[in-house]
This record gives sequence, structure tokens and C-alpha cells, in this order.
Amino acid sequence: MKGVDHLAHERNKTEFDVDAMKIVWAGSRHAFELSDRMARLVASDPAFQKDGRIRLGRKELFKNTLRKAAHAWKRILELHLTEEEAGWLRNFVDEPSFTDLHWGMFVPAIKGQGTDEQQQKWLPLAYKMQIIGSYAQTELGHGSNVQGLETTATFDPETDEFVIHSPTLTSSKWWPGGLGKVSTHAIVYARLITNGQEHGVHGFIVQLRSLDDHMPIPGITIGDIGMKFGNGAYNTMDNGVLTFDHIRIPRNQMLMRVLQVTREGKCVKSNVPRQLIYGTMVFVRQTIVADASTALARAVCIATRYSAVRRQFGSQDGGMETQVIDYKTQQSRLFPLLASAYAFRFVGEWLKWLYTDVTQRLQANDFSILPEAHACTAGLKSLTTTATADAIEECRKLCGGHGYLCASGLPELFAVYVPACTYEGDNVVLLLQVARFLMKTVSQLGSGKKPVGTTAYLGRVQDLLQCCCDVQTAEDWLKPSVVLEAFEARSARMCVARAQNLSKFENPEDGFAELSADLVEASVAHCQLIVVSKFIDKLQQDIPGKGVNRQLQNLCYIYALNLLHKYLGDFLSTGCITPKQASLANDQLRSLYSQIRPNAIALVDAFNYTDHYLGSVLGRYDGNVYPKLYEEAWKDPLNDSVVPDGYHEYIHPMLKQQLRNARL
Ligand SMILES: CCCCCCCCCCCCCCCCCC(=O)SCCNC(=O)CCNC(=O)[C@H](O)C(C)(C)COP(=O)(O)OP(=O)(O)OC[C@H]1O[C@@H](n2cnc3c(N)ncnc32)[C@H](O)[C@@H]1OP(=O)(O)O
Ligand SMILES: Cc1cc2nc3c(=O)[nH]c(=O)nc-3n(C[C@H](O)[C@H](O)[C@H](O)COP(=O)(O)OP(=O)(O)OC[C@H]3O[C@@H](n4cnc5c(N)ncnc54)[C@H](O)[C@@H]3O)c2cc1C
Repeated sequence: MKGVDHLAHERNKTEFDVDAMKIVWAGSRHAFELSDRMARLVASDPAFQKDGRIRLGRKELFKNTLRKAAHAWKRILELHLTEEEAGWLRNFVDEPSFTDLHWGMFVPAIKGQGTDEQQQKWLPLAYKMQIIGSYAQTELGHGSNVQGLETTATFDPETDEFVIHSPTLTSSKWWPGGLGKVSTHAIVYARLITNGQEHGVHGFIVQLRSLDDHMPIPGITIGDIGMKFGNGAYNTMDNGVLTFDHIRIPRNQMLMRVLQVTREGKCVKSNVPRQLIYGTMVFVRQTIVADASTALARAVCIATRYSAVRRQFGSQDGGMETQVIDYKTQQSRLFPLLASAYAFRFVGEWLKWLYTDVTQRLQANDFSILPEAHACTAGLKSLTTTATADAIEECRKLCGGHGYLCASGLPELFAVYVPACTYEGDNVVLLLQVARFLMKTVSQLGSGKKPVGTTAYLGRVQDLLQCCCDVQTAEDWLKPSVVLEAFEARSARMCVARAQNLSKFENPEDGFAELSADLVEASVAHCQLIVVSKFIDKLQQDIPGKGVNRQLQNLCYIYALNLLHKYLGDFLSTGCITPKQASLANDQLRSLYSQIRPNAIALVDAFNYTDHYLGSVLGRYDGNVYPKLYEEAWKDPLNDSVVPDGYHEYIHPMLKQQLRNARL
């Protein structure tokens, strides 16, 4: 780093090997080296600079995004980057664009739901970007309720084609990213109708625009749905509206891995479960969990560095004021977020492993683990995105007034991030899916079916209903078994109580609807247990590097004990712990904050974010905040002239008028 390091005194306090922690954060030395190389490549390329993005009008902003995406593709080809490297490069360009949907959903949908033949035909085109795809599922009238989609795909046996049609206004496709202005093709989800019979919702590859002049195919109406929340932010994306007027596509453009439609229009089921049609969502939800830790780490990095730079109060003798990071209130708000970033990183790593395992099993026709994979991806997507969106806003507040400036990077980060709570499944709707899975698991306990995976603890439900926490000192809260048992007991007791309440209803669906708010709470408890247990698992691994494991332990207990404090009502009302034990947990939490404090800057340095990627004056690596903030203010177009435009029309006459009135 060039120049003076205003945070050097902080970095000198570090008690662990930061380089080793960088590898733990990245997941492996390979991942670290690769992401580091791509981050620097992007940061050093002027074509990828982000300054002033928030001040651009929509058209300029969008064109700028197209330029960056084209430049990124050029660099990917010139440097012969692998798929993995290209993914990192796009990530560090840090601008939502049609390529996210092309690589993140269109390609995976074909891979997951297409037959071998379909993959052979479409994937090479997509890989070379000779076609650009989006994922058109949501409609104006329905997003969460996928079975309620209205677009139809009716088989015409005479021509061997499907007729794709939007029968109502509410059936207009609405929201798909990349659709509005760019995509040439889309996976369109529609109700399959053959021989006058409905066969549920399926995916179809539909060409939307000419590959010669980009005009919509006749019968297709297509455009952008308009500005979204925040400046810059997600407005780089062309979320689109699309309607079909009897568009014809060949039969072999229905994705047929789950269900085949024959030449005669007969439906033939494969041995793959129907739920695989939802497979792309499972894949993306899993990537969203990993992305949550990245976004959260960005906000925390900014807030932590700035909290060490910022000083307020505390100087009685004319000396330095107190760094705001030294206030216990600041620590109690900031350090749990730092701990959450690490916690989500590790649960994201585990979820990726689970997803890979499920994919391999599916290939071997083992579908047994699919419900667990669905519940974990849905629940963890919901838990981590809700926590991250809230945390970004908390980081803004932690930075005081300056956090509200766009130069802090936090407003744009919040605006870009917050739709993650909605897309890929509304977070409450997803927790209800987890609740169904949990209630089913509890209801099967009596039948001798042993729960496995993340619900294995429910197999010990009798013990967990009776166990008493044996914490007697604050240090007892640093035992993994004690923390795990408290979280397991809380979750098990909440699940059983909800199941008992459900059983009082004659119609289980009525009961589920009536108790849904309580059920969601049980899902949250279960998902928090998963995160805590995966963090504890991580600590059992042999992690190299001086002091690294110690820091991770501190973060793990901060994550768990802060949750215990925040959800104390659950822990106390289910009788898992006593008020005295809760108070000891709090004592331990305060002590952990003190232990983390000297390492806080190094723990965010371990994220290895470049200043380009952070895009924040407050979060600069060198901590040189004030001169840069001052410099930044003068870049605002309002400061182009000393006297503003509009002075002569509006301010001057008003002042003159007041002057005249005063004279009267
Ligand atoms: C290398 C380069 C890579 C680059 C990568 C770059 C990464 C990019 C990342 C992408 C960027 C993100 C950009 C944003 C994109 C947003 C895209 C979208 O929003 S798109 C739009 C996203 N839209 C949404 O997310 C919509 C949300 N809605 C839904 O998902 C569903 O409609 C529903 C689940 C809520 C209900 O469905 P319904 O059919 O009414 O279901 P029932 O309740 O009746 O359950 C029936 C049975 O099915 C079961 N099951 C259910 N789901 C699944 C599953 N996935 N699986 C398995 N099973 C599942 C369920 O458990 C039950 O089982 P059982 O009890 O019978 O045993
Ligand atoms: C930025 C962004 C990008 C997107 N990109 C795409 C894309 O590329 N492709 C695509 O197909 N879609 C996309 N979407 C759409 C997205 O997937 C949907 O918005 C999402 O699935 C939520 O559905 P909805 O809008 O119908 O919400 P709704 O279901 O209408 O939710 C409204 C409210 O109702 C509640 N609710 C709904 N159902 C229930 C229930 N059963 N029980 C209790 N409460 C309920 C919800 O919790 C919420 O509070 C995108 C959305 C956004 C915001």
C-alpha cells in the first residue's frame, strides 16, 4: 500500500497470522490466489472504475454496464480465463448485469433440467455467449406461488410445436433480470397443456429477439419494468416485462429431464422427481448464502475501519478523543456482525458441499436427500439475507452521519443487496417451507423413522425436552457441547410445541395457516442452530496459522451468545436456560468483545478486499478518511459552479421580494 497507513497502530496490535486467516476466509490457498489475482486485475483496469456511478442517469448507467460487461468478456477471452476465474472477475466488476442471470440461472437451468441432447445443443452457444439467456419465471400476478403461473405452453401435434401464450395481463412475465433490453433467449416457465390436459409448470427455451438486429420476435412484447430502489444500485439491471401472443417453438425446446412430451403429445415421466423443476432455485439459493457473507463482510469492513478512525468524546486533558470502536455499545453492535460474516462464510462453504453431494446423488438416482437440501437452501437463504440486509443498515448507523453519504459505499450496498430478501424466494415464504419440513420430521418421529442430517438432533428429542443446561460460570459458555445443547434444546422444544399446537386442528392446512407466524420462529431457531453447529464443526478442523483458531473460536462464541441474548425469550420460555445462566452468557460476551477488539482491523483485512471493490471512503485500507471525504465532496456536480443553476430564477427573486416586503 502506498502512503501513510493511518490504521498501522491498529494493525500492530494483531495477535494472529492475517495471511493464514485470508486463506481460511477464501476457503483454500487456490481460491485465495485466484480471487486475489482477479480482484487486482479488475481494480487496476480503468475500464472497471466505479466512481460517479450513482450520479448517472438510467440510460447512461445502463450503457455503462453494457460497456463493462463487454469489456469483461473481452478480457476473459484474451486472458483465456477458466470458468472459475471468469466468475471471480465478474464478481469484482461489482455491477449487477444480465451476465449474472445468463451464467447464474440460464446456464444452470439448462444443465439441471435439460436432457443430454438439449445440453449439447444449447450449452456451447451459451458458453460462447452467442446467445444470452435469462430466467423468466415470475409474472405480474404471481411470484411466490409458482404453481399459480398463468403463461401457457400448449402442444400442437399438427406442427410438433408448443404455442407459448400470455392469456391475461397478470400472466405477463415481470422481473426477470437481463430480460428487459438484452437477452436473446429465456427459460420461460409456463403451464404445460397437451391433448387438452394440464401437466403443471415446466421450463421452455424461447427465443425472444432476433440474433441479427435484436428486434423482438413478432408476437413478443418486451421492455424494462422501470427504476428500482436507490441510485445506481440494481438499476444497472434491465429487469423486464414480457408477453407472448401465440409464439411457436419446436417441441424439443421444452426442458425434458423431468417429463417428456412425445411426438403424439403424450407425457412420459422420467424417474426424476418433479421437484427438480425447482432445481435451479436450489442452486441459486445456495450461491446466495455464500454471497451474503461477502456483502456482510463488505459492510463490516467499512464500519470497523471507520470505527477505528473516528474519535468522539473522552478527552479531558486535551489528548486524543476516544476511538468509537472502544465504546462497548459500538462493540456490541459491530462485533456480532463481524462474527456473522465469518459464520455465514462457513455455513455457505458447508452448503456448497451439501449441494455438490446432492447433485452427485441425483445423478445416481438417489433422491432421498432432496427435501433436506431444499429445506437447508431455503432456510439459510432466508436467514442469511435477512441478517445481512439488516446488518448493512446497522453498519450505516455505526458510521454516524458520514455513513449516510454515498461516498461511504453503504447506501448503494444496501440498495443493491436488499432485494436478496425477496428474489429467489420471499424470505417468509421460504421459512414456511422449512416449517413444513420440520413439522413433517416431528410427525414421523413416532413411526421410528430416524431423522438424519441437520434434523438428526430431533432424534434425541426426549433428551432435549428434559435436559438442563449446567452452566455455572461465564467460562462454561465457551464449551461447544454446552452451546450446541442449548441451541438444540431450544429448536427441538419450539418444534415440538408447534407440532402439538398443530395437532389440535382438525384440518392440518388450517392449523398451518393459523400458526404460521409461530412456525416461522421455529424455522429461524432451526436455521440458527445449523449456522452455530457448522461454525463449531469448522473449529474442529486443523486450521494452520498462529492464533487463527483462537480468533475463530472467539467469533463463533460471539455469534452464538449474541443470538442467545437477542432471542432470550425463546431460550427462557422453553426453559432451556435460567435467567442466571443468561446473565453469565452476557458476561462472557462482553469479555469476548474485549478479546476481539485488538484484532478487529486484522479480522476485516483478512477479507482481502481491494479499495476498488469496497468502494468506500470510510472503509479505505489506509484509514485516510477525512482528506478523501473532503476531496470527494468537491466532485459533486452541484459544486461545479459556486452559484448554483436556478439562483437567478428562484433564489434571487425570493430574496429581493423579502427585501421589498421588509421595506414596506
Ligand atoms: C461459474 C459462474 C457462476 C456465476 C454465478 C453467479 C451467481 C449469480 C447469482 C445470481 C444472482 C442473483 C440475481 C437475482 C436472481 C433472482 C432470480 C429469481 O428471483 S427467479 C424466481 C425465483 N422464484 C422463487 O423463488 C419462487 C418461490 N416459490 C417457490 O419456490 C415455490 O413455489 C414454493 C416452494 C414456495 C411452493 O411450491 P409448491 O409447488 O406450491 O410447493 P409445496 O409447498 O406444495 O411443496 C410441494 C413439495 O415440493 C417440495 N419443494 C418445494 N420447492 C422445492 C425445491 N426447490 N426443491 C425440492 N423440493 C421442493 C416441498 O418441500 C414439498 O415436498 P413434500 O412436502 O410434498 O414432500
Ligand atoms: C431485484 C429482483 C430481481 C428478480 N429477478 C428475477 C428473475 O430474474 N427471474 C424471475 O423469474 N423472477 C425474478 N424476481 C422475482 C422474485 O423472484 C419474486 O419477486 C419473489 O419470488 C417474490 O415473489 P412475489 O413478488 O410474488 O411476492 P409475493 O408472494 O407477492 O409477496 C408479497 C408478500 O406476501 C407474503 N406472502 C406470499 N405468500 C405467502 C404465504 N403463502 N404465506 C404467508 N405470506 C405470504 C410475502 O411474505 C410478502 O410479504 C426478481 C425480483 C426482484 C426484486
